[in-house]
Amino acid sequence: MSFNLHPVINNGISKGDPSFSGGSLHCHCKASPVTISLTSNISHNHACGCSKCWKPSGAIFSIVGVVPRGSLSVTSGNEKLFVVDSTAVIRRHACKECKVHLFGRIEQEHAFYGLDFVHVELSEEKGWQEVQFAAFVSSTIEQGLVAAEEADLVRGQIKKLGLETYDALSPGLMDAIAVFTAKKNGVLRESKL
Ligand SMILES: N[C@@H](CCC(=O)N[C@@H](CSCO)C(=O)NCC(=O)O)C(=O)O
Ligand SMILES: [Zn+2]
Ligand SMILES: [Zn+2]
Repeated sequence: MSFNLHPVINNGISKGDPSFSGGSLHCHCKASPVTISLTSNISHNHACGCSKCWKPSGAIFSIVGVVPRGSLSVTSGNEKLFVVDSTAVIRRHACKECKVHLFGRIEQEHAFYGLDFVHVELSEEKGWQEVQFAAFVSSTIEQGLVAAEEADLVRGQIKKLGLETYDALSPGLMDAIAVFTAKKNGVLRESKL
């Protein structure tokens, strides 16, 4: 049994080009698409199983990476964008016609403030950073996309692609969030290493 994880990774991971420096992304509208331009490659590109990140139809994961917000500009169709959930930490801006998410932006104090979340499958260019890991795998159960008994099969399929799986973000990103919280609380411990 194989799951439709996401068309970009179902048949293996193709490496990006570390010297690639950006391109343009567009929504699915045939007429007057919303387009955005990125002046840098993405980082922390990952498969996300959470309920909030945009997934193409039939896929159980989203593929999402980040860019500095200063690298992103809306180049057309700005008037078609709406914020999907304005109470979410990541304010996802989607096209009101095709519902594709163009970018997610954080507007509050947060470890990831300054980074925008984007889906580079919306670009025709090649060279974007490849997928690094899978996050929020168990969230696919919450949405009824995967049976609880199937979750380990999904993890196995992802591991075969050479990716690690997590039920939150990767340890590096979770540590970055924790460091931010510890600093805020004035308790960040200095390393004795
Ligand atoms: N089980 C929940 C988890 C949602 C969640 O926490 N998502 C993460 C990752 S999104 C990109 O990797 C998150 O940081 N969300 C903040 C936000 O969406 O504003 C679910 O599935 O809904
Ligand atoms: Zn659209
Ligand atoms: Zn997500």
